[in-house]
Amino acid sequence: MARLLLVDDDPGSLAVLEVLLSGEGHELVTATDGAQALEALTRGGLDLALVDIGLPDISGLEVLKRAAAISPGTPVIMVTANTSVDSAVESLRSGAADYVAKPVEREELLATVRRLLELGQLRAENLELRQRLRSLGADKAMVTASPAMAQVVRLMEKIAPFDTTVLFTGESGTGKSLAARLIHQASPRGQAPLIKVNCGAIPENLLESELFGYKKGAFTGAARDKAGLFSQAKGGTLFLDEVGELPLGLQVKLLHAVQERTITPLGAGREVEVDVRLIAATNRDLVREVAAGRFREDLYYRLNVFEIAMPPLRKRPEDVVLLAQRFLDQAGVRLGKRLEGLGQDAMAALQAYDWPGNVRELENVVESALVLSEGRRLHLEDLPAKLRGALNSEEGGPGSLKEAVARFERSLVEQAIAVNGGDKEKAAADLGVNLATLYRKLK
Ligand SMILES: Nc1ncnc2c1ncn2[C@@H]1O[C@H](COP(=O)(O)OP(=O)(O)OP(=O)(O)O)[C@@H](O)[C@H]1O
Repeated sequence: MARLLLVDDDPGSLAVLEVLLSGEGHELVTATDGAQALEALTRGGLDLALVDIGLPDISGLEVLKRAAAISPGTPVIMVTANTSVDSAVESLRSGAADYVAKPVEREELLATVRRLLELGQLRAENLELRQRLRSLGADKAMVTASPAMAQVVRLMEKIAPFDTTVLFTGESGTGKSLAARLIHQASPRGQAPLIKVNCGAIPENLLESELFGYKKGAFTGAARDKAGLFSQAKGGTLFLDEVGELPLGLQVKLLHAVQERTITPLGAGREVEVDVRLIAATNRDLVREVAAGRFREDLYYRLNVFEIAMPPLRKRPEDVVLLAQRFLDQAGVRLGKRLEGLGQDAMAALQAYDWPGNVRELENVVESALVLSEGRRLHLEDLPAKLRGALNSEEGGPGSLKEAVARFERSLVEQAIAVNGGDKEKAAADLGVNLATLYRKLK
C-alpha cells in the first residue's frame, strides 16, 4: 500500500482522481491548494503526488519545484489542463516524473502510477547504487581530467540511478556511446542487457521490425516470431544512437512507445508492455531538425528530458595527452608492442592539433603511430602528416616546436599541482623532477 497525495482546487476533478484510484488499495491524501500540498509534503511519508498544474495560490509547477527540495523521494505526476505540449514539456523539464492530461483516462493514470511506485521501490532498495558509478570508477573508464568532462561525469552520477531518459548530444567520436554504457552499468538495470541501435545504419524498411519485432506470418519470409530490440532490452537499457537519423514515420511509432510504454510487434493483434530505460544520442542539432520539420517536436521533448552535451576534444586540452597515453597502453597490450610512452615532441603535436574527429580520431592516430614507431617512445615522425603540419603551422615559423613543448610542459606541471591539491613537492615527485625544475617550468 502506498500513500498518494492528490492536489486539485476543483472538488469535481479531485473526486474523479479519488474514484479512479480507489480500487488500488492506496491511502489517498488530498489538498485543494498549493499551501496545503506543501504542508502535506513537509509532513512526509508520501510515495507519490499528483498535482494539478493550475492551482489558485501557487502554481502547480511551483509546487513541483518545491517538492523536489522538501520531499525529494516523492515523484510528482503533473495533471495538465489540456493537451498543450507546452505545459507538459515544462512539467517534465521542471522535474515531474511524468504527466497525465485532463480528462484523465483511467488506464493511463493507473499505468503511470504503478510504474512510478515500482520505480520508487527500486530506488529505495537500491539507494546504495547511487554510489556505484563512483566505485565503478567512471573516471577510470573515462578520461576526465578537464573541468568540462568532470562536469559531465557529475551529471552522469546524478542521473544514473533513475530511469530518466537521457539525450547525449555532441560531435561524432566525443564518447557518447561510452557514456551511455557507463550510465547503464551504474544503474539498477546494470545487470540486464544494454541494447544499442544505430538508427542511421539500418535500412528504413527493416528498422521497424528490428525495433518492435514481428509475429510469424506478418510478412512473406517471417517464418517465426522475432523479438524486437525493445523486447531484447527488457529490464535494461535501449540506446538509440544517431536518433536524429530516424525516419519520420518511425518517429511516430517511437513516440508512441515512449509515451504509452507499449509497442505492437508487426502482425501482432495486441500491444505488449515495454520495460526499458531509453538513452539517445545524436550529433545533429535536433532543435534545427525540428525547425526544418525533419524531427518531431513532441518526440524531441520526450527524449530531451535530460540533455548531456559532450564537449568536443578541442575544448578539453587537459584530456588529450592522458587519453593518448591510455590508448598507447591499451593498443600496446592488444598488439603486443609496448612502448615506454610519448615523446615530448609527439605530446606537443597532439596538443596543437584540433581533433575534428575527437577521441575516436585520437585513438586511431595513436594506434597507427604505435604500429609505425621504431623507438622506445612515440615521436613526432610516427604521427600522420596532418599532426606534424598542425605543429609547424601553429605559430608559423621556426621555434614553434620549442614553444609548444614549453606550453605543454607547463600544462602538465599545472595539472600535477592540481592533482596534488597544490602541493608542489608532491607534484614534482610525481613528474620525476626536482622542485627547482618544476618552478623553472612554471615560469
Ligand atoms: N573520455 C574518454 N576516455 C576514454 N576513452 C574514450 C573517452 N571518450 C571516448 N573514448 C573512446 O573513444 C572512442 C569513441 O567514443 P564513442 O564511440 O563513445 O563516441 P560517440 O560520441 O558515440 O561517437 P559517434 O557519434 O560517432 O557514435 C571509443 O573507443 C571510446 O571508448
